[in-house]
Amino acid sequence: MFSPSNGPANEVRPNEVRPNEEDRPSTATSQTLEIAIVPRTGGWALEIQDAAGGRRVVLGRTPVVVGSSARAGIVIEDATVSARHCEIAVHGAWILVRDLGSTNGTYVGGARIHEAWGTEGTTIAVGQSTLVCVAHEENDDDGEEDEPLPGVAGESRPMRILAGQVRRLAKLSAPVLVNGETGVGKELIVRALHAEGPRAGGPFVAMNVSALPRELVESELFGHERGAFTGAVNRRAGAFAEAEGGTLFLDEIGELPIDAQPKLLRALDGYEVRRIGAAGSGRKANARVVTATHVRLSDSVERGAFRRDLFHRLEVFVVEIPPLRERQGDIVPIARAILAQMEPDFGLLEMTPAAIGQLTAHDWPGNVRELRAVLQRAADYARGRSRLEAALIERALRKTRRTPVAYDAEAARQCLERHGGNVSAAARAANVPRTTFRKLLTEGAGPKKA
Ligand SMILES: Nc1ncnc2c1ncn2[C@@H]1O[C@H](COP(=O)(O)OP(=O)(O)OP(=O)(O)O)[C@@H](O)[C@H]1O
Repeated sequence: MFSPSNGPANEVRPNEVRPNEEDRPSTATSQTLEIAIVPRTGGWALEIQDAAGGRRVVLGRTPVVVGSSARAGIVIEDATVSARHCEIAVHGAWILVRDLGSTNGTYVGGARIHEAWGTEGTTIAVGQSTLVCVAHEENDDDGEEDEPLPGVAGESRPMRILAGQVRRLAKLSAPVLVNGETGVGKELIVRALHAEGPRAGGPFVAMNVSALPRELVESELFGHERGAFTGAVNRRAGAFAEAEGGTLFLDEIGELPIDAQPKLLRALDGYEVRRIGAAGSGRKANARVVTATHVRLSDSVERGAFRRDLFHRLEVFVVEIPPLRERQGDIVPIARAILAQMEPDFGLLEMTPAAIGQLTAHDWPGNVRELRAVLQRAADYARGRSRLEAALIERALRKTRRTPVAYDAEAARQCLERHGGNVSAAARAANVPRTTFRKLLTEGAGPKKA
């Protein structure tokens, strides 16, 4: 944690250098880390996740006590939180978190702390609950929040805004493009788009474009007549026809072969589309098309791999799902939802406060899919115990093959900021040794793909 030697300054000036004392290396070979902080003009808020659900509390100028007592400034609904658990004070660009002698400890960046500095994105874990420090501007309104979508765990502000967007778009029949890193929950959101709209009673057909041989994509989409090409032994209706009256989800749309793209455009424009090998006029498609991609489709357009006209047709409404590391308050609720799904195999597992600290400190480059894999592995290690201890999570995290993510200097710097300037915690979250992490900060040479 960041510990300024002369006490906190009320404001941090641009480019002011602040050493990280706790991380200051003890060996002669290590260097002192320097970070430049840009001062914030707005204030801070906490995204809180406890038994009462998710909510946002704006931090004022005076220190506030967090605890389970009704007299605490921020009341946490959680039996594992002490009456007066910790105190949080705002100091300009930083917040100071102080444990008040709690029974189960206060965790910042995965480590149990007595006192620690945090900043934007810092997660404070108390008992079974989490508090994420987020920037708060007075006119902080970038969308209407709504109740969480059924089956989609997580009540962070980004997810509540996303829920509002999904419910609005569900009523329309125009195409929607869903963007997000791999494992972030794109299919889950597309299913919610279907379930929340008037087509919910109709079919939901999902097709992963990248999983099909290129020469078969067109016939899978639009169908074929018997004998239309070698191997076309039977007539096939195609995904568009199967999704009639419902939703057609085309995952990894960026992989759609360029020669199949005009036909998709025609279908979206309401023209009749024929099965391969069919004579006469075809039929108009009546399926709502939702596409998803984990790459920027605009880059594929620039490379000439994706038609610009089709791109503009698909991206009228775009839903962005933020990566898990940008909505840290969702980690624990999603982990609980996954553990509940795993109950038939492993019994209901409860996470210890230290295990929660570990989960919230990790960066989750593989997003929810990685979280699921880690929990499954940890549950297996737990072998019939009812509690998931931090050591089991740590072992599972070490074992989980990292989804290849290139950490450049900027990503490393952001990761460091999220962990309050604590290099050890940031390196743990990025899953690289501390020395490598320091190198990344200065040189930006990312770990090579596995
Ligand atoms: N908010 C959430 N609540 C509960 N489970 C979730 C949530 N988000 C994702 N998951 C689970 O995480 C896994 C990955 O989600 P999903 O398949 O929707 O990701 P994706 O973004 O479509 O991935 P890809 O880009 O690799 O296709 C699934 O098991 C899904 O059920």
